[in-house]
Amino acid sequence: MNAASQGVSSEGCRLYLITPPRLDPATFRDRLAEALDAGDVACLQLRLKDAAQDEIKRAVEVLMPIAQARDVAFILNDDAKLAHALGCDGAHLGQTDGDHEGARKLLKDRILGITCHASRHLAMEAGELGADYVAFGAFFPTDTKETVHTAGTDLLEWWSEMMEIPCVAIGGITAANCAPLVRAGADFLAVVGAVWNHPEGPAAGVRAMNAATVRM
Ligand SMILES: Cc1ncc(COP(=O)(O)OP(=O)(O)O)c(N)n1
Ligand SMILES: Cc1ncsc1CCOP(=O)(O)O
Ligand SMILES: [Mg+2]
Repeated sequence: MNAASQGVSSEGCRLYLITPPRLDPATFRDRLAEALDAGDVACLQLRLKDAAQDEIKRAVEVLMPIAQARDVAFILNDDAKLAHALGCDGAHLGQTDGDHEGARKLLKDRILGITCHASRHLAMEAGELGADYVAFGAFFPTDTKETVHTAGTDLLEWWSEMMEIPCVAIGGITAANCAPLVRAGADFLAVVGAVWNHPEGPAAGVRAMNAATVRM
C-alpha cells in the first residue's frame, strides 16, 4: 500500500474524517456510507476512546470495508499492532501511544501519522522516524477532546514551507473557520464535530468542508 495512493499526499487540502468517539457499528455504518458518498474524503480514522478491544475489532470489521470500497484510507487510532493485525491502511499515534519507531517498522509501507501538538521539535522527530504525516492542534476550541495544546497558523506555514511531509490540522475545525488553515498550507483538515454534528447531517457536513477547503 502506497501512502500517496491512499490519500496521504500533499496535493491540495483534503478532508480527514474521524469517527465519533462512541458508536454502534450496526447503526453507524449507514451514516458513514452517506458521509463518504457525499464528497471527497481522504482518510477515515476509527477513534473509539475507552472501547474494549473486541468492540474495536467489530467496528473495524464492519466499517473498514465501507471506507476501502470508496478508496478512503482506513486508519486506526492509538494502536499500531492492532491496526497491523486487522489489515488497516495505517495507524495514528499520539505522543503516549507506544513506540513510534516500532510502529514505523511494523507498519512498513502502511500509513503512520503522529500527533505533534504545537511543537516543531516533535514534528521534526516524527518526520525523521518516517511518519507519513504530522498532526498539529488544537486550532480552535472543541468539545470533542480536552484541549491541552493550542496551535496557530504560523506552525502550518513554517512546516509547509520547510518540509515535504504532509501536515494535518485538527481541533474545532469547521467549514466556517478553516480558511486560514487552508491558506497557511494544511494538507488535511481532521474533523469530528463538523461532519457528525452538522445540523443538516453528515453528508451536508462533508459537502460544506469540501467547499471550504478549496485553496484560493
Ligand atoms: C489526525 C489526528 N490528529 C491528532 C489526534 C490526537 O491523537 P492523540 O493525541 O493520541 O489523542 P487521542 O485522539 O488518542 O485522544 C488524532 N487522533 N488524529
Ligand atoms: C482528537 C483530537 N485531537 C486534538 S483535538 C481533537 C478533537 C477533534 O474533534 P473536533 O473536530 O470535533 O474538534
Ligand atoms: Mg491517541
